[in-house]
Amino acid sequence: MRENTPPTSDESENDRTSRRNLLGAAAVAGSGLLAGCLDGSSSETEEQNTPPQSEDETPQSTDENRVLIVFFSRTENTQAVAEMIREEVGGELFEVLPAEPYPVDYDTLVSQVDEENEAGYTPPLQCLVEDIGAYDTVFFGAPTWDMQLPPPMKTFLREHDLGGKNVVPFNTNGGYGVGSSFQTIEDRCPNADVREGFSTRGGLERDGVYLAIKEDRREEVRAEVTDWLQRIRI
Ligand SMILES: Cc1cc2nc3c(=O)[nH]c(=O)nc-3n(C[C@H](O)[C@H](O)[C@H](O)COP(=O)(O)O)c2cc1C
Repeated sequence: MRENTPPTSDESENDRTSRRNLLGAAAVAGSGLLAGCLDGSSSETEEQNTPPQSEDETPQSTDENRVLIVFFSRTENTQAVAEMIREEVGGELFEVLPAEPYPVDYDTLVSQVDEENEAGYTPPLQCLVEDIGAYDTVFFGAPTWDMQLPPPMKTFLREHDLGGKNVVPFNTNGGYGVGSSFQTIEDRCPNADVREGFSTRGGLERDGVYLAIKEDRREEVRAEVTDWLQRIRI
């Protein structure tokens, strides 16, 4: 298969839907999300939702260290960690969304991701960060997919120059670790200062476990995140 030719798939358009539909929940409303992709190729950065910082204690990143928290998340475990980071260090959240949503059906998704990885295909994104140069520190979070960085996050790294920035990886996974994800980030950000990453167990969709970072587990992970952030001094 030619590089960047979308693998074909049998399912109908109706079978494809967004992560929010998968979970039946509005996920990121009110989370200070930096969004605004109006077409497939460019982005306008705008505050789409009302950020919570006026009402809560969310710290604001200072002018000297502007923080962007980029994440990709299907079942909201990685998103939960992204939100914790924001609560601790401030900054803006940016959710990576493929222009064409991935299939809801898990087995169909796994086959598609396999094909994409085999082909080196990196799907176009709904939007890009318009002014990546404005940020000094970029947290970069994804679930492990196929023991790798999910294809849309590879697209993000190709489309944005993170050179000269602090890049801080984070990950959730189904219990098998980060695989090659963190190494891929290092390899594809040769001019960045890639910091010690954070990884924790999230869900395991294969076994019907979707959002696992909730309730008591959420508090456990919050403590892990706090320790990690103190250790890396961001
Ligand atoms: C397509 C797919 C592939 C996955 N591959 C792996 C894997 O190789 N290793 C692993 O530990 N977990 C794997 N998982 C589980 C996810 O990494 C885990 O559920 C993660 O917490 C999901 O994060 P999210 O809720 O932010 O989407 C996979 C999940 C999906 C949907």
